[in-house]
Amino acid sequence: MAENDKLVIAGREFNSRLMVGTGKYANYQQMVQALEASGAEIITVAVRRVNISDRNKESLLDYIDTKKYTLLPNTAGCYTAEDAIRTCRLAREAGLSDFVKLEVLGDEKTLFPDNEELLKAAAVLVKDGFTVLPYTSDDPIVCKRLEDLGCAAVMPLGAPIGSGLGIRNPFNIQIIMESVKVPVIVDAGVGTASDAAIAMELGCDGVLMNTAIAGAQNPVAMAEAMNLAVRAGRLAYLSGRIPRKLYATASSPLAGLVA
Ligand SMILES: CC(=O)[C@@H](O)[C@H](O)COP(=O)(O)O
Repeated sequence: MAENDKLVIAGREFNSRLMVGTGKYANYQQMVQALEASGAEIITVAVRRVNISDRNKESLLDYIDTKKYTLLPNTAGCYTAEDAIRTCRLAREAGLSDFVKLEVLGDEKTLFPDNEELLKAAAVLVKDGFTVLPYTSDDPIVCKRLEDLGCAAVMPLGAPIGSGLGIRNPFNIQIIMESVKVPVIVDAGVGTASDAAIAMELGCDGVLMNTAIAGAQNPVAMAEAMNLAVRAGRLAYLSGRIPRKLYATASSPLAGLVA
């Protein structure tokens, strides 16, 4: 069942439904091992962390096997549409990718998305030929608008970036999945493996995370746990869970009972 189950984004097929970030690791070696253990195929990198003006200097990209992973440059740290658009164009000119994770943040305390600026940036970038994966709030209306603009997926937050609170509003995520046809990828707020499994059991197409892995006491082991959780959650979703009931049903059949 799981073998033929691919994640498809803008016509590109992926076996893994887990996407991981590259920030907050103790060192590059630890990051490389965690990426490997996660089984992820899509790796997101903050454009501002890549030395795009001088590729002769040490860069995060020196440590990532770009033949093995699909790079998803992100616009972390951008607070206006203009800034995010410029960042994506710079990334593309530097040969990074035109597959982008669009982040336009509203404030430094919550790091919640500024959806007005996000919609503006998405419209321009889609017209510019980018494949846009926007990080957004868990708002079905905004997700639908992003889809209508031509975004290749929507990435509603589970909880604030780095909070580890898990999926705070599973009902909104469910409505988003009913509202759009593009893949729904929960991005941000995952704290531990069960959060990732819940996202997948809800029927999400994928999960993107960074802090839960990089900030764990053993990031490489946590990356493996996330790999298993995303696969287990997906398999459980495809298998069809039993309905919840208030009262008991005996597990042992009564037929053939010794009188
Ligand atoms: C790496 C990245 O793109 C983050 O901005 C992302 O939203 C992940 O959030 P967490 O660190 O909460 O997993």
